[in-house]
Amino acid sequence: MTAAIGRPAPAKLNLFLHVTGRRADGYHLLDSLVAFAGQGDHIEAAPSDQLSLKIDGPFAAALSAEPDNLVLRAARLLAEAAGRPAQAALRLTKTLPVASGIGGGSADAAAALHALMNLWKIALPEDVLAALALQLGADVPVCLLGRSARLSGVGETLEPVALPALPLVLVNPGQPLSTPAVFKARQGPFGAPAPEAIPTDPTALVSFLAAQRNDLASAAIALLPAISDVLDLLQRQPGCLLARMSGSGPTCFALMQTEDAATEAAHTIGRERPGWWAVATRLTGR
Ligand SMILES: C[C@@](CO)(OP(=O)(O)O)[C@H](O)COP(=O)(O)OP(=O)(O)OC[C@H]1O[C@@H](n2ccc(N)nc2=O)[C@H](O)[C@@H]1O
Ligand SMILES: Nc1ncnc2c1ncn2[C@@H]1O[C@H](COP(=O)(O)OP(=O)(O)O)[C@@H](O)[C@H]1O
Repeated sequence: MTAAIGRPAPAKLNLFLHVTGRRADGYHLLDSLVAFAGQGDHIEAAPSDQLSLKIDGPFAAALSAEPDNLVLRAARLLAEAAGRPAQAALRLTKTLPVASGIGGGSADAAAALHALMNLWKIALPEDVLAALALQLGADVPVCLLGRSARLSGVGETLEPVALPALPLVLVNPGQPLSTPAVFKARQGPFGAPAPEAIPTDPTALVSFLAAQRNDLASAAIALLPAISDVLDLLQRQPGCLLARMSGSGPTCFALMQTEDAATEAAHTIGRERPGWWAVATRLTGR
């Protein structure tokens, strides 16, 4: 009997996020440096004669196993593309806050695609798989790639970038934020893309990132002012090199000088704001 196939679904971070334009269909053109964190959800796919999804973990309650769960949508689309029945017992362990700018749903969908391709022993042509991923969400292609990359277009153009495994803290103020609502609330002219070359040396990278932006931050803060408190608190932590919001928020990250400083900051913030989610982790370094 085939054993269950497990796959990690790491949190996605937008180290910068420039909104450079808008397509005729309303989707925005982005220039973003995407990286992944050690913290994440987990997907398991086991053989079954039906398609089912069980959700556990600390953030399971925020997601009922509704038919539009991205994991089930990924399974159905993949089965259809492969011309086979969608049969698997899926399990999602949800440790990332939902609707929080760190791509939990996209990471889960990408991990489900990887696990199911393995379970079903199928391989799709690269262009078919890329189109399928994009259909699930603009962030799914980069999550499927699973390594740090410069993202452009609406999320379909990816160029891998090597990044150092910097320690970091992730903080979420305990409230969800809708991605479409944040894009809709964004005001002002579109921003310029970031410079072409991205430094790999940690100190140079932090200076480079400090000169870049998250063009959705003002809109997100207008919808959820607690994000400003998150950023202020992160900036005040000893060893904080840079604090920014990720994606459309509200989760923010701080790149930290050392692993100990990251651990200490997560403890301090967890103590001071009991309703917030604060974890110390690292960039995966790939
Ligand atoms: C903003 C980003 C940055 O990485 O991250 P999150 O905040 O979601 O983590 C992503 O582009 C989000 O990707 P994803 O969450 O997959 O978005 P989708 O489901 O495809 O789109 C949700 C909605 O966001 C808006 N949207 C999304 C992506 C994009 N390039 N332009 C947009 O305008 C559209 O209103 C769309 O209907
Ligand atoms: N497996 C999943 N995990 C998280 N959200 C999901 C999932 N499946 C569907 N969703 C829906 O997708 C929306 C976006 O969730 P998520 O990916 O966590 O946030 P973001 O796009 O801000 O990073 C949520 O509002 C949720 O209803």
